[in-house]
Amino acid sequence: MLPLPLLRATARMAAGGGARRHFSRSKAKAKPPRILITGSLGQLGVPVAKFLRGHYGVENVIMSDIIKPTDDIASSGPYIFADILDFKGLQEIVVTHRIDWLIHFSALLSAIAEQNVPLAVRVNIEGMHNVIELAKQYKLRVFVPSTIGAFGPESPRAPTPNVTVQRPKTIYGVAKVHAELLGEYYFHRFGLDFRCLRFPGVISSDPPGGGTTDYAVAIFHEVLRGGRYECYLKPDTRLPMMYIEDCVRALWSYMTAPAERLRRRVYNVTAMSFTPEELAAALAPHVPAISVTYRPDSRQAIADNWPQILDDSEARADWGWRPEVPDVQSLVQRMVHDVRAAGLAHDA
Ligand SMILES: NC(=O)c1ccc[n+]([C@@H]2O[C@H](COP(=O)([O-])OP(=O)(O)OC[C@H]3O[C@@H](n4cnc5c(N)ncnc54)[C@H](O)[C@@H]3O)[C@@H](O)[C@H]2O)c1
Ligand SMILES: C[C@@H](O)[C@H](N)C(=O)O
Repeated sequence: MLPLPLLRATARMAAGGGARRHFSRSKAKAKPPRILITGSLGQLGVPVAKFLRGHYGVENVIMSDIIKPTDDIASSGPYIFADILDFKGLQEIVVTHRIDWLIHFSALLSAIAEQNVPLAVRVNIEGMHNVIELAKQYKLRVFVPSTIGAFGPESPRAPTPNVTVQRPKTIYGVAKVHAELLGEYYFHRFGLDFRCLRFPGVISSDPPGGGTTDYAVAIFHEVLRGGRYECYLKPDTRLPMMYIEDCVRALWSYMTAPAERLRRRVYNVTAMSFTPEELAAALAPHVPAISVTYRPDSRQAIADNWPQILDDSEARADWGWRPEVPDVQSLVQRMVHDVRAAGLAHDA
């Protein structure tokens, strides 16, 4: 009988040797991550879940929120109730479903948050505390979206660089700066794999959740239905924007980017900037009788403190970010198609 170490070495050689065994293991298909999306019934959550399910398998992407899902969502894959303010409930989900990545979408958006500041403090700030502790405790990769709303009147507005003064004047912006800094701190202090993108206004045919950039979604629905739209921002209010498919791609490319390519944990990303009158002009060929009027409300003051052009050169250089819908004309083409298709699906 051979001594035990010799026996093991012989068995290894018979199996093709240690190095080869290691090689074949590293070539094995990587196990897909198990992903929890919080606040997943909103404008971003639904398309992000759909994309990730297509990529990683339906069962590996768990949607959650505090509202009742539609029949379509309920039958499309795993959906569970999860209140971002309930740490134990979240803990139970992470453990039971063996979660690897957490995508944190629960929030009150800029305009709606100003109408209920105590609730915004709870959901947007306390919710983030739960998310970050959970991610640290269970070693999750965590994605938290930030926004152009994380900048303020003292920030350079055209363009707004990745690192600059950030003194936002909304509770939404204050909560996002808090989230960015907390995430960077947990990364440096505890090695947490925190990833955050500052998105511009995201444009899709799904209803937005009460933000300052919502006009750029509502205008499509209203003018394609009745030819008219009353805009709550002034005609020359320039803001950065992005089509939903670019937003989903940015999130996924960034989440899968190798850590060594990331010089930061918080990046600006954008696709284009336009004003309401430029958007209306680009829509005119599709709706010849279009009529857009302007009646600015309290959202104007929010928009006036936000970037007009976001500088995303660092995301482009570090992990190869590039929008596929880079201008207002191509955005309008996509949106007219999407909104008409959604209307047809709705009428059917
Ligand atoms: N849509 C944009 O233009 C945009 C741009 C930049 C950043 N973001 C960020 O992306 C994230 C998602 O945005 P969205 O547009 O999908 O927002 P949304 O308002 O459409 O969706 C937010 C979701 O959070 C849920 N929610 C609220 N309170 C909750 C709680 N207590 N527990 C769990 N869920 C709760 C809501 O039910 C809702 O479904 C937000 O953090 C937002 O700040 C969005
Ligand atoms: C820009 C973004 O954060 C969101 N659409 C808002 O206007 O609040």
